Amino acid sequence: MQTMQEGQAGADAARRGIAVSVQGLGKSYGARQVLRGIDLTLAAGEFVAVVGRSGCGKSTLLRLIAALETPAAGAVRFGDGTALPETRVMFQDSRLLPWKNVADNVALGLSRHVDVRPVLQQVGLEDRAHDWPSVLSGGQRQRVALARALVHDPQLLLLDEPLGALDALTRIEMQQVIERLWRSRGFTALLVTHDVQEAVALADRVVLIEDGEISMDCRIDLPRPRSRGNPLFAKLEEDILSRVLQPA
Ligand SMILES: Nc1ncnc2c1ncn2[C@@H]1O[C@H](COP(=O)(O)OP(=O)(O)OP(=O)(O)O)[C@@H](O)[C@H]1O
Repeated sequence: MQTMQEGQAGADAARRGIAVSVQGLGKSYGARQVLRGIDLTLAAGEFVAVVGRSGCGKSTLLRLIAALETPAAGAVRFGDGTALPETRVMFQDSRLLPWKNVADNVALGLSRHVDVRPVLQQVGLEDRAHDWPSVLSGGQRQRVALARALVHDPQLLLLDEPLGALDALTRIEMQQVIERLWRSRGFTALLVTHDVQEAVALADRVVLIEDGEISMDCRIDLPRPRSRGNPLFAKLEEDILSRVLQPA
């Protein structure tokens, strides 16, 4: 049963995320066309995962949405198109500065003083604020990277294989942290992953890129938080995986 507090959080959350509309997006590197005619819409606050074989263009799509690359064709539009959203990107590598402690890494790029203790507490690192990145585990470093993104209260969080280097257990723990914070904060999320199970665990929709185009867009109608033991979970995972592996 939903409590009133959770209902209110849900209402606030729905206001934070921003809709994303990708229209006719194309990208080439030299003579190699990586993406063509990509149409994709993310509703405000929606969690969408992008899967596909290595080299199919998942990260390129994410970088185009992040404006880290320029498209050869098409456009990306946010919300009503009047302003650029607060967007943050999290990569596989935490990209922490080794000469700054955890709190200073999280505060990096903030134009005003912000108390980073609440966000550190949200990622479970409240007691590590003064530690150097070198003494943290890979999972803890990714928690710092997540805190560094969230301290900006993003409307759009782009996740490029953020858990790709973690062991299986740490990975599941981090998926739970990301899902919990996405649900409470309500940002729109786009996750690039090669892990179909991760996509089914987290996403409202799983999108497959093949031959530079979107070849599948599958809604995941499972209650949250999701249990990997649920037969419907296993069936969806198997169906999507066999679709990904289907010979072109
Ligand atoms: N800066 C670049 N210059 C030239 N080619 C590039 C560049 N970036 C990506 N590519 C090429 O574009 C294609 C798509 O790359 P991209 O990184 O988007 O794939 P991906 O699906 O994310 O792969 P992976 O799952 O292995 O990370 C690949 O063939 C890659 O070699």
